Amino acid sequence: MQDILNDICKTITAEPNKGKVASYIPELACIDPEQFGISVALPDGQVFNAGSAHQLFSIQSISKVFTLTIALGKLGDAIWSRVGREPSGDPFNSIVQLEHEGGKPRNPFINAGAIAVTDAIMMGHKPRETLGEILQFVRFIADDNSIGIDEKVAQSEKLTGDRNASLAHFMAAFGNLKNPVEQVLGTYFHHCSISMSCEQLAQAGLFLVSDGINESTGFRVVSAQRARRINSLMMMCGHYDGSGEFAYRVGLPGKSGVGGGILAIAPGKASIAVWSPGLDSIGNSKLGTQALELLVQKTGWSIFGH
Ligand SMILES: NC(=O)CC[C@H](N)C(=O)O
Repeated sequence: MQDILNDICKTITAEPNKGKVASYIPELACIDPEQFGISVALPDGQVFNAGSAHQLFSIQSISKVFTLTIALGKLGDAIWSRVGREPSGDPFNSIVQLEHEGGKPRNPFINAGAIAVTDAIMMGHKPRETLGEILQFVRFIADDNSIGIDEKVAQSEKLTGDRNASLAHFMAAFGNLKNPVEQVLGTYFHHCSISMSCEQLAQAGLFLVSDGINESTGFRVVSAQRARRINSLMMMCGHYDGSGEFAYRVGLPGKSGVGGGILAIAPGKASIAVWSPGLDSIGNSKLGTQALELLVQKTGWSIFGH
């Protein structure tokens, strides 16, 4: 495995076209696109790293997997009255479907869906309490208490957050937001601004590899049925309107973020995190996707076979 990761790292770092770093969040616009990290965590506790696997980066929309998991724990199937389970076929920050579909976002991974999920898990609590809960959950699944939030990124998102504010107000107008818009957005921006390394992220994904149990710590996080369902949502919706392309090229449940990270799950085999800040036109990590494509070619880990 170490040789495979070293090879991938060599190929990826030699790629001349790195994609474009997200510029709509000013704090992310100044990240060096030359960086690359990959980490593979196995259920038996082994972890393999290559490149800048210990460098912290903004996990952005990858946090939506964790907030969905918390929401399912708190509300169970009731969450599905607030948000759907279908791919959107539209960009992550699109507003058009919301009007046609009565303020119910297509899925929990587009921005509108994640904002509704954030509202649902607040359940009348203060943003600080909800954020504490999210952070505690992420630290628990990654088995790492050092994980924190980058306040500068959160403030930067808030400053340029008109689009997310529009989505939130639009949903509020349909009655699909229960807490004050400002508070929901503040909580959303902060969980998107959690900083993690590839290694921490790969560890955090382990519960989705082994039917809901993080085998390296021995803790059950969710039921087997819930883990399977979260994986299916990541497969169908985790890369927005690029989810079909990701399934075609990589064939794993995956969740991307505009910080350039991707968490991918090979059920029964491994949790994988990659990071390359340059994005493709859809907002998914360009070289991160390429690295995962190489990894499944070399390991046969795609859920669709070799
Ligand atoms: N795709 C993403 O990672 C988007 C998340 C980002 N925080 C936003 O709201 O725009």
